[in-house]
Amino acid sequence: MALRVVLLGPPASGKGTQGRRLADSAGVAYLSTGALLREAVENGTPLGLQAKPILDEGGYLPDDLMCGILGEWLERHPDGWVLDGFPRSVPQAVFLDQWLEDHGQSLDRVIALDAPLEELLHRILGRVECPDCRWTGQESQAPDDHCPICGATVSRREDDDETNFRRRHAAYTRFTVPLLDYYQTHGILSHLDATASADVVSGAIRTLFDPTTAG
Ligand SMILES: Nc1ncnc2c1ncn2[C@@H]1O[C@H](COP(=O)(O)OP(=O)(O)O)[C@@H](O)[C@H]1O
Repeated sequence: MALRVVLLGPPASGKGTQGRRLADSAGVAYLSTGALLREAVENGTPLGLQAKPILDEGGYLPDDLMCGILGEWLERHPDGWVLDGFPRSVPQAVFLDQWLEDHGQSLDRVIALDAPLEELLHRILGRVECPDCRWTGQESQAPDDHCPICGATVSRREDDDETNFRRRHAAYTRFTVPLLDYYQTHGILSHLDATASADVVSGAIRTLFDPTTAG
């Protein structure tokens, strides 16, 4: 089935971990817009040069730019996806709805991963990312700094310091939290407690798509 899911949640709420797991189990594509931008920065592409100062400051890229990137990506992935990091604002959500309507597609579910700021800050300070496969997790999950998925050497993200995290969290509150109301009114939003372990959250997500438990 061509599952189409959007994950919402503040920085370090587990969107990357859960997004990959859900995409793998459903056999659909996974996109992290943050990982896409960090790769562009590392490769020094024109997009990366534009994104770098914004990522360094913990702000959001312009909606028009992100909608252009997404439009191209969605064209290449007609058979379903899990989106982590898009939409991140109401204009981006309006763009996505219009794009889906124009292409005869629809969104199955929006999952909001909820966690308090203190828990997120704690996670951010112990978080590492793989430069090759973009796996993200805690340092304790990467023995001897090796990625558990591909074995490359992991490192902290440049933007994972407390000041940058607090700015990203503020941007999330200002631009992304209004999306919760937007999707609530569309009747496709599910809130999950993201303070539980990754496996418990994955189980809760599976339950959302399990026809035997669907009400
Ligand atoms: N849809 C988007 N619109 C604007 N900026 C974005 C978008 N997606 C990613 N970004 C930029 O990439 C950064 C990193 O995103 P991400 O990896 O999802 O990190 P996190 O969720 O941990 O903050 C964001 O803080 C923002 O600057």
